[in-house]
Amino acid sequence: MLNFEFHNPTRIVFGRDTIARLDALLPPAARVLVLYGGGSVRQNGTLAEVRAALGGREVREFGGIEPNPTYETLMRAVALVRQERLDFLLAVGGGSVIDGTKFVAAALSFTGEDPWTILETHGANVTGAMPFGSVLTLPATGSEMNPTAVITRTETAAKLAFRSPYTFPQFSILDPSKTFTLPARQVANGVVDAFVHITEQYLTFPVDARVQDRFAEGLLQTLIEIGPRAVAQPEDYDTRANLVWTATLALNGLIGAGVPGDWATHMIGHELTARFGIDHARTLAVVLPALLRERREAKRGKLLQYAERVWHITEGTEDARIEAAIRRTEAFFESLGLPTRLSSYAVGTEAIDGLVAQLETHGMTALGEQKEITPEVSRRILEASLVPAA
Ligand SMILES: NC(=O)c1ccc[n+]([C@@H]2O[C@H](COP(=O)([O-])OP(=O)(O)OC[C@H]3O[C@@H](n4cnc5c(N)ncnc54)[C@H](O)[C@@H]3O)[C@@H](O)[C@H]2O)c1
Repeated sequence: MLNFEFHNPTRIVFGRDTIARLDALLPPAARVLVLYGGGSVRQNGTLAEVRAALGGREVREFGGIEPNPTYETLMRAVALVRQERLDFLLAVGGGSVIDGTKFVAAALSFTGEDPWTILETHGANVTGAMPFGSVLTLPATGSEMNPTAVITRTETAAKLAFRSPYTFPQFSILDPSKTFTLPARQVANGVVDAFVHITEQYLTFPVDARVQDRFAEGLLQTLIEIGPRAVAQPEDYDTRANLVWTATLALNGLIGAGVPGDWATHMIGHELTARFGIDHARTLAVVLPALLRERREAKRGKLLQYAERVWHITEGTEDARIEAAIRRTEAFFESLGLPTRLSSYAVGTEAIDGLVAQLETHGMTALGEQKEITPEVSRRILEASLVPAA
């Protein structure tokens, strides 16, 4: 097992009717900015519940945070907090709203010239953040219990991540019934996003981290078991409860402690979202299978373990078992309605040069757990993702 430090300060409040707990979770005299997205939380009553739970506190609202939140929009929220002298941020929404709130929190304490450098340094220059909490409405990203945020700058089509010890939410309220109004597409996206968060921390090379491996395998098996039902039966509370908690555990630092991390699928996927606007999870469904085939030698040990323990594939040569596991993964994504080929998005070979150039511009030149995914390897992965499944 690799050396590690694990610290996660986010309080999780889980279950039905837990939004009422906000009153106890926020300081009594907090001056609050509630941040939300395109209005789903207004339509489904979540925002009204939040307002009621905040009691007599001074509250302002900032709506309109986009899926793939933009720097340009978030800087307007920063200005509003300063103008209104607010001192607590409350994100109500999915990963985009929570990520956006992390950026606003960090930018408010930032003393440098240009807050965009928070993204360029991946958070290394963050020295503080305004306190914030979240009310989660979409199980997918794990943002509700991690310190990471992914922010897009529209003018340069750059989608970059940052993380800092200062940007953990103080608390997150996870009421699975608040996910009932999600469109099926977003639920399916969430299942795949969580799935790939787990594979990024599991499908690397063995370091004899038995608990982390078994934890990861349990989370993957849970997603395989409940994913289709979570999509088909929106008001099945127990299925949604399992999905919410699995997605949180997939990326709250626990299964990644003491093991190598890959994250190349995410970094290549971010370029696809920045350039073509493809949903985050859908980029992962396209990149992961091609990446696993390209890296099958470096990942051989863990791919064989994945085949056996997650998909129960025990027959055939090593190569046949690995290929079968990748095919089962593709079939799982496709069964949820997520294509596994870039060609499904009308993106062709002409796009590859630009995508590889973007990876280089963003310093993504030695990706993966072995740092061996050079721009040339990324090119091969993207080219393979264009080829229709055999
Ligand atoms: N912080 C992290 O660790 C992390 C990890 C993975 C991805 N991300 C980032 O998170 C973003 C994606 O977040 P996401 O997948 O949670 O989706 P999202 O927050 O972008 O939301 C997707 C859509 O669902 C709608 N929605 C949300 N809750 C709803 C509800 N209860 N009912 C109806 N509609 C609802 C939103 O309005 C939005 O239109 C991307 O930018 C991605 O890069 C962050």
